Amino acid sequence: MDTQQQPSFLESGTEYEATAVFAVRDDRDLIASNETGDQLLERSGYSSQKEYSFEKEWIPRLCALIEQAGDNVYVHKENWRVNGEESLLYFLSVTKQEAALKGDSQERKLLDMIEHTYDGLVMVDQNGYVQMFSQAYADFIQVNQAESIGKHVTEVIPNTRMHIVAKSGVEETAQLQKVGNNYIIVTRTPMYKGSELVGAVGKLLFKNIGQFSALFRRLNMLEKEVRKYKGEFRDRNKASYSFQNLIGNSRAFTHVIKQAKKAAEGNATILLLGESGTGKELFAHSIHQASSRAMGVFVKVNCAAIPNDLLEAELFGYEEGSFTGAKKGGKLGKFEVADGGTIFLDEIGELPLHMQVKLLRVLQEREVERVGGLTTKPVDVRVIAATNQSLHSLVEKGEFRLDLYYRLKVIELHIPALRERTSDIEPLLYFLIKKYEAILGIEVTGIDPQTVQLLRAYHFPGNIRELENIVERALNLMNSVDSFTPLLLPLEVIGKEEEDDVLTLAAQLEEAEIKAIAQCLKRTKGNKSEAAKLLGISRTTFYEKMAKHRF
Ligand SMILES: Nc1ncnc2c1ncn2[C@@H]1O[C@H](COP(=O)(O)OP(=O)(O)OP(=O)(O)O)[C@@H](O)[C@H]1O
Repeated sequence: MDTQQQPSFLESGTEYEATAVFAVRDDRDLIASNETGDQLLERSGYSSQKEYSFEKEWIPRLCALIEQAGDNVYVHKENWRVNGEESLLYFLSVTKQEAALKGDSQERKLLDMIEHTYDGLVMVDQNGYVQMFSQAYADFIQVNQAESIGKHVTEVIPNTRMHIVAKSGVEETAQLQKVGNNYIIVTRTPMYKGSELVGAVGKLLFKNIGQFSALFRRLNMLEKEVRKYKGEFRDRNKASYSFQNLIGNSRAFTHVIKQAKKAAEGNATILLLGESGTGKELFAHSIHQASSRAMGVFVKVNCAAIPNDLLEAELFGYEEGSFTGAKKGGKLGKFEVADGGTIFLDEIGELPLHMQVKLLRVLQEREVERVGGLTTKPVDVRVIAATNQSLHSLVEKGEFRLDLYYRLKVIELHIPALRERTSDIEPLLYFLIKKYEAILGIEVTGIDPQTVQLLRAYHFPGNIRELENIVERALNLMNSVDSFTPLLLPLEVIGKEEEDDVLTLAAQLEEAEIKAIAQCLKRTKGNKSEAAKLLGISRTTFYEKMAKHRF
């Protein structure tokens, strides 16, 4: 080789560790190479002894080999006269940078990272020649990693489509690929330098279809569960009624509807007052639906139905391990669940004093602290509270905090009792008959005027809930096509003494229970804790019995 001439790129002054030189005739046949060049050829599996065609893929393959070792390679072509003949010389110049020598070059780090963080990774150039190939991938398909570099990917990975993706630029995600008797799952992503397609990267996602199927099954199962819980959560925490569902045209009723609609526009805490069964819960739903929080959740909490020692955790949640039996991962409290929506605190008069203090703090600070928690969490919740008791009397008796009372009654709405709006009885009656006709599959042909008269004269201690019970009972006693006569009304509405029919013992006990509950509620003016005490039963049992008899 005629080497008097110094290759022009060396004039720049860069210190090259080694320069492999290949002299190529007609841009194809290798006619000579220096010692470094020979070594490189040998490492890439070619003998330097014989003359052979300089196939295009050798250069990238040689470069990849050098770069794998953590060195930089510089490819330079120049026309030289070799043995008196015009030849093209390839100079593959290898430099070791300072950082590379210390073993912490960015590229090295990147390669190490790829090697250690990915199970299987392959990179090809635009012609499908392997540029990078992780050891794990090589081990998995049982080929030699170093020997694979520079080869066409089809010679290395069976049934691959990497070379196609490197040409088409179209990504292939989670594709099945047969390797031996097995199927693997791979993803092939085109690689761009700016807008130029320069190759593709392949990732081995799963080493067998079993692994993938297990994951797929698990994902499917989880998805189903999430769908189920989402549905349940939404069903359980949504407002089911709006103002259109509230029946009644009386002046008293339309007045309070107007007030409630106005209140719905703001964010202030609302206190709903009214006897049992007047529709306080319906109002709470409707206010939420008409408010700007309608897209958020509506969470109902019956303060009387939750045992005292669980109330705090139920309302404010708890941290993992905060008490024996606490769920792993802790639990969200109702206030956190209601974040962005409305919380309806029913039977607020039954809230024990120690909880009243905590509720007051939430209303003032707008943040909650979980049981066993060390920090507080801000919540954006509108509070609607309701009670059928006189909070004022409870305050006087020292059973309700005055400061909380004032915090709650920012807007106070009184829902009138049914006896105070008798003109609503008829429309409600029609509405309820329709409802139970559909449920029971019965056709009510007419309503006896005396039935309406008796109902209007009745004092309805249980309000609309009681009217609903009366209608349901009547339709249950009717023939499939029948008229609503006074005979279908209960004795207390007709105002007659009980008849002498002998009832079964079970029925008599049931009636006695109903009477006892009603009496105690009357005596305690709706205070359920006191009513339960009078009857000598727990508040929870009392609640169960009330629910059973639909009080
Ligand atoms: N205006 C109304 N139109 C139609 N149905 C009503 C109306 N008001 C109440 N109801 C019905 O009456 C029943 C009792 O209503 P709701 O539970 O809202 O009363 P409440 O005042 O919250 O009772 P409690 O104080 O016992 O919790 C429900 O079945 C409800 O659907």
